[in-house]
Amino acid sequence: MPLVTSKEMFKKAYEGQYAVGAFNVNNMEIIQGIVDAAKEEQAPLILQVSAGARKYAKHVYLIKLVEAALEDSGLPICLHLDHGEDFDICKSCIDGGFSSVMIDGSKLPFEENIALTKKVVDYAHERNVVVEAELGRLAGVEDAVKVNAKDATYTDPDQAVEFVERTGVDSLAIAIGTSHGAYKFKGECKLDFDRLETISKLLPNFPLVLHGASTVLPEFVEKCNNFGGQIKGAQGVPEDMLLKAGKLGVCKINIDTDLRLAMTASIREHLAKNPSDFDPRQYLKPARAAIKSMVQHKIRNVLNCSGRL
Ligand SMILES: O=C(CO)COP(=O)(O)O
Ligand SMILES: O=C[C@H](O)COP(=O)(O)O
Ligand SMILES: [Zn+2]
Ligand SMILES: [Zn+2]
Repeated sequence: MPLVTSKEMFKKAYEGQYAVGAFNVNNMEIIQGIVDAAKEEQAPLILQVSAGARKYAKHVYLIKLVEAALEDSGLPICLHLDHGEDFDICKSCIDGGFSSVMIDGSKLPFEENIALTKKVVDYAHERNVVVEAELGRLAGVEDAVKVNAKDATYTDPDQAVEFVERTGVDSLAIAIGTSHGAYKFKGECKLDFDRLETISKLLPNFPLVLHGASTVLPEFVEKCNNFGGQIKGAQGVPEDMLLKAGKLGVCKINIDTDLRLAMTASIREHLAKNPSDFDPRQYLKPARAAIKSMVQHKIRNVLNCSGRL
């Protein structure tokens, strides 16, 4: 089974009012845990790679691991660049075998974001690769850079329409109050669903993307803290809000932090309970299993995309 784009996945998701999970991958165990979950659930799947992941693991290793996942699972998988910050990284991923890229010009002025996105779209579409762009700016940590809440801006609905028309982009990440990382809200989580509904109505049949969508599952935060971690005041997006977003035109939901927490909680627990272990397989095996079961939970109960292959 070769890589697929997200085009068909998003069409079905839009019509079925559910979302496809886009999970960030950095190494073999993370990829295996996610892919095994998707296979068991017969769910559509996007694996995404950030600039930081490419730096950590190298493009070629990630590509080969995903090729192995395709062969081993037989699943159709979309391989996506997450938060590409310039034309060069998008070109490198398009030329290097990805089926989807994100050009994130969200920190640029509107016209510059349009020009950059259009350039990537033209290059990608000629090569049958799809493109996600971003309009509006999320707070939180992105590629080790912290965007403060005061610099975050919500997506303007009219600008979103103009942006999509002028760039020909395939999907659009919007800002409605989510943020990257484990510390999304102080107090109650508030998302601007009115804004989402307005954008969705103005862009019928067009797939929207929600970044910063981890729930920061309390069981993993507690486990980290119980076994020597210090993750205090972490809070994410409640699951019912994500389900609601899936019914309002959001076809792709990005999850990274919940993978990190599931893996770290499991490793901390294992090493605390088995202090004499030193073979990485002893703690990476349960960590991979923890990722698998967390992703199955997302697919069934949060994304609502189980059995949607
Ligand atoms: O948006 C993300 C990747 O692009 C991940 O968001 P989280 O930090 O909420 O997992
Ligand atoms: O958007 C951010 C993702 O969680 C990727 O994070 P990273 O850039 O640290 O790999
Ligand atoms: Zn961004
Ligand atoms: Zn993101």
